[in-house]
Amino acid sequence: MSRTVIAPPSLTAPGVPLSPGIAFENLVFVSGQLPVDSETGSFPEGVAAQTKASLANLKTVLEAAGASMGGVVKTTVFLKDMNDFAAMNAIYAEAFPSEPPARSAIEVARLPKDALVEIEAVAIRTR
Ligand SMILES: CC(=[NH2+])C(=O)[O-]
Repeated sequence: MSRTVIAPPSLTAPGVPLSPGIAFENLVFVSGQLPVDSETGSFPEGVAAQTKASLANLKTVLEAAGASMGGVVKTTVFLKDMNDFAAMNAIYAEAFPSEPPARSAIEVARLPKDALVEIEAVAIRTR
């Protein structure tokens, strides 16, 4: 039984000691995805755009591992400010339109690079 590092080249390299994802058997563990826009390499403005970017990066890691958003069983959403909860949920609901995964959403004092949001996930893969 061995684990596989998932590091899609299209994802901006995290530059810190983590693997974007680790696949183990039929599970994929996705590191907290910061809202780095893969085209600009920087964070977009505002929590809605940042949530969208974090989810896009999550999807990139999942797909590189042979999984999909539909295979996500659990997420954790880290917010810099719980006042952003509704704005985050509006975007998050678009990514998981039905039978969304189990989730925890928590406010934290600070996120890496002063992001407004970071999202991690565990998923089941089909290949
Ligand atoms: C960037 C990140 N998620 C970490 O843990 O450093």
